[in-house]
Amino acid sequence: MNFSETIFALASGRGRAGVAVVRISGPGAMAALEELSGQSRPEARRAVLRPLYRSKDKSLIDQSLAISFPGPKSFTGEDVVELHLHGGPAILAALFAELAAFPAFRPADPGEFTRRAFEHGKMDLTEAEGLGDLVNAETEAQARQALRQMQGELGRLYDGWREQLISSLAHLEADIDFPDEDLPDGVAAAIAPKIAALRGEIESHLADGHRGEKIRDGLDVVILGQPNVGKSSLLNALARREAAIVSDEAGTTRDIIEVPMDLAGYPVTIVDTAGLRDSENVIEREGVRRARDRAKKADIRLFMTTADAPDIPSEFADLFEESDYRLVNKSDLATIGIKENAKSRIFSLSVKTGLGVDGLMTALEADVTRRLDLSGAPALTRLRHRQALEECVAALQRFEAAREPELAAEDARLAVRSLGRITGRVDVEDILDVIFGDFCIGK
Ligand SMILES: Nc1nc2c(ncn2[C@@H]2O[C@H](COP(=O)(O)OP(=O)(O)OP(=O)(O)O)[C@@H](O)[C@H]2O)c(=O)[nH]1
Ligand SMILES: [K+]
Ligand SMILES: [Mg+2]
Repeated sequence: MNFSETIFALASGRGRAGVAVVRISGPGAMAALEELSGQSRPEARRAVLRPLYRSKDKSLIDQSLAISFPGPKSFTGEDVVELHLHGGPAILAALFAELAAFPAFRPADPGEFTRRAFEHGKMDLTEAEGLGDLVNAETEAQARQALRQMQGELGRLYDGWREQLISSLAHLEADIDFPDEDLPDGVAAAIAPKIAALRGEIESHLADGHRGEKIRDGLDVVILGQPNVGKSSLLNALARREAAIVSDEAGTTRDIIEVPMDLAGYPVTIVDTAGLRDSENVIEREGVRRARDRAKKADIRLFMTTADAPDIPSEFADLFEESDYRLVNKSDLATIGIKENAKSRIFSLSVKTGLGVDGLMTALEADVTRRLDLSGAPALTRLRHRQALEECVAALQRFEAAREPELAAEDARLAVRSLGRITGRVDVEDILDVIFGDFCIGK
């Protein structure tokens, strides 16, 4: 990482805008503002008017509002200048041309401002990831979870576990250094219960049903059933738009159709599938294969039948489980031969008249809210964290089984290291490109 370079980027959204914010970070930031404006640098953290001029003919680029944040009290920990300009493409192009011409200035890479903040100790890796999630959050739950992580909730949890382990390890080192001395039954035995308790805590954090990861990715709600029962009609009713083709021809839908939605503040993807039946048509067969495949990965499954034949047909009874929803559609055409029961998740519908659709929606909202409830302890949010915690648990299990103090100490060290990699307390150079490469430019 080369901190002698000054980086700049548009920090606000692309395209025409009332105001655009350009961020500049690095050793040349203040001098650049002085040079562009022909005035001395403004007082720290005060918004001031600064007209900016082209270097070659001193013509005005734009009237800007400038704020300086001298390091280390800035987002990146370096000298930072923020310029608020009129958000026109020509103005931005002119400013970027001027900035790029300064020696050791260049456009920022994706996530580079946040990466510099991490490298200068302004935030740990989980906080940086939380910031990335916050920028990408589309639902209220995603934003709330991201904000909690950005404020250090997860980082504190993982660092706390790491500190507990380190203090246990320190006792163990004493054991190794004085192997011949009379340590009663070995210190390793004394710390074993603490290690077991910590491992239990990490294991229960891991066994959270992927709640935090699903808040980021959304729950999959998959609609399944025979051709023509009204699956695509339901998708359109839930999405409130014509996302899928509806027709009275059996076998209309062949591909998987996904509609992202916000249910009670939580992200879900409603998935429409091909009608399940044996078909001679290769394309339809592929559609059915995809539908079955998707059914197996679903978080919530809605099995649709119709009022004249409400039972789950034998062709796909293998997919059906007690916890799945049963939707009996076309109640406008026939009296339902089955009793509606929200508890056992049987819903009578007429997608055509709209009857029962709101009730289903309310039940789904309650279900999703229960599954993804945010009120409790912070949840694991990423595979990267999950893998590190699994490594940690495995190392602790080996530690507990080890006979030799030296081997035990090595496993304890590995466990500490796995935890340290989550927050970035130990060498993580190898994963930084991946983590920050996910960010957009200007963050
Ligand atoms: N009477 C009545 N007709 C309905 C109802 N829901 C859907 N339909 C009709 O049933 C036919 C099939 O609807 P679709 O939504 O295409 O059914 P599908 O399950 O997606 O069918 P495939 O994609 O072929 O598997 C259409 O003509 C719809 O208008 C309903 O509640 N009552
Ligand atoms: K159809
Ligand atoms: Mg369909």
